[in-house]
Amino acid sequence: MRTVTVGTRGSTLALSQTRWVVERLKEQWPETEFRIQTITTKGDKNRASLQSMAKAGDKGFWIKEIQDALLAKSIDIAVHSLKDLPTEQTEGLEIASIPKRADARDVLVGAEGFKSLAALPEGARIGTSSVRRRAFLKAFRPDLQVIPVRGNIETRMAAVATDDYDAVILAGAGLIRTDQRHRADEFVPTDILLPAPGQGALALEVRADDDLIAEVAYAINDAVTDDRITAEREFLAGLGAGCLAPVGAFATVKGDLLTLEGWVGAVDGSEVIKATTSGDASECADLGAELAEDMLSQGALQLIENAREE
Ligand SMILES: NCc1[nH]cc(CCC(=O)O)c1CC(=O)O
Repeated sequence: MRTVTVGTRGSTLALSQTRWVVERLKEQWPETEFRIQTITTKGDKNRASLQSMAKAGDKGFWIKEIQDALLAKSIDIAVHSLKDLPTEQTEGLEIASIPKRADARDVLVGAEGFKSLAALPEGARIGTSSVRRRAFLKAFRPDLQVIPVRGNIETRMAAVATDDYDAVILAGAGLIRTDQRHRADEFVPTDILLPAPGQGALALEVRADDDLIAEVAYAINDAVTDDRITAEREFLAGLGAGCLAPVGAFATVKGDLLTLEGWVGAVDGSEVIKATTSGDASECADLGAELAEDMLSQGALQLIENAREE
């Protein structure tokens, strides 16, 4: 078969996870040639204004240019962090494959003496720019100071070495996929910080009419991850929310039983609505939609709208 071009952003994390994907694809398709092409996105160019772009409804700032390259056929497969991918599918494209998820939990990386969330001293300064992490952190420990920190993994880890932060919170998968798991001081339990929908998972996106490429990508699909992610994303879509909302979702599967937990928080931590549902994993999409409805009836929409206005 012809050479398959795999497109991704150029950050250390994006490249590491794309190399991981290409290794898995090569195991399945040893005769096929794969090459990696990096693409700069609006999010890479203009990190400071992420929240303002989100407000303008511009959800695809990490992925638009990559999707354009797919449609223009300059790449064949796009590798995205699933949590950055809007829940609405882009016309002409489809997610062909969701490989096995890494650990979905957030991690704490702390300075000396700041090594676990529960043990942080009163008033500790925690770096994160995620409204989800802010909301849940403040709900857990109102005394904590949550301070914005922007940038890629390297920049955010470096913040811990400065005097401005005592610790930062990151997606554990980002450290795992860049061979830095050892730098995580704590994998934060999901009963303190519920992960973002899709956190730790990747999506392989292809042109909807390219069956051959879809087959290549699907060879590394992981059925259990696929069910978990489907439930989490249907929940997010059902709330009408995106990746910048104060929303957590975490699905687990035991045998055929899928359990989905959802949280929606007030940004100041004054309130967190929590709900759980479970059922047959084959009903993953319905379970997500039902949980969203349940939480909307408990007032989740107001919390999401309040966060948008912040
Ligand atoms: N929003 C940026 C982003 N998108 C995906 C990851 C990490 C890897 C993943 O969740 O798959 C990160 C960084 C972070 O949240 O710390």
